Amino acid sequence: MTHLRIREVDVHKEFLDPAAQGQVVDAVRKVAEQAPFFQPDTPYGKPMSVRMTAAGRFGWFSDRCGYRYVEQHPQGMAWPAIPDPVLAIWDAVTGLERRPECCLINYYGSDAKMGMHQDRDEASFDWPVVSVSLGDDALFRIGNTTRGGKTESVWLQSGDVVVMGGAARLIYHGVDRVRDGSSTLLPKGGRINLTLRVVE
Ligand SMILES: O=C(O)CCC(=O)C(=O)O
Ligand SMILES: [Fe+2]
Repeated sequence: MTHLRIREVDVHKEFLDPAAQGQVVDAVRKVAEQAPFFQPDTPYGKPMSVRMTAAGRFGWFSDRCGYRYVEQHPQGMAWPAIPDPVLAIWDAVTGLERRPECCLINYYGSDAKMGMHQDRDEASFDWPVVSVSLGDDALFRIGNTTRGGKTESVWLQSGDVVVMGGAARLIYHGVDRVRDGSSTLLPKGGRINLTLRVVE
């Protein structure tokens, strides 16, 4: 396990060993059986390339009305609980008493990406956002706390955990691309990213 700090963003390389990664993937699969992946629309009306679901009291949702947290899956059910192995990652990496109320689950196929954005739909920015990468490698871009300017990129690999807190909490970030076939963790390929968020 090595640790990088890129513009106040903490990148814990190889935080999860392969066995732990498998345990989290099994837990994510159970969540997705209860709360199937869906493809949200951006507020501009274009579908996102990433497919999503969530666990916890809140899930993140987007459509023409904007971005927001919602207490129900688009099909009407409550989101499943955040799995214990996922909460254990939050505990280990943050050491906080407070726990996240949302685990957003993003699935990236080989053509998916995520544009530069801030995570700013939460009530408070005092809590970190913790991100867990599983499956194929992703080129993660880190910018500034305002849009534009110079950026730095890092390849995130399966088992890496990123923490955006403190001065990095409102930093712009995105995923430029996923390296198809770079991991064998997910039988059908692609990448899963979990982001843990304190919402209220
Ligand atoms: O997939 C990633 O590594 C980042 C995901 C992200 O930024 C988000 O869901 O807000
Ligand atoms: Fe984000």
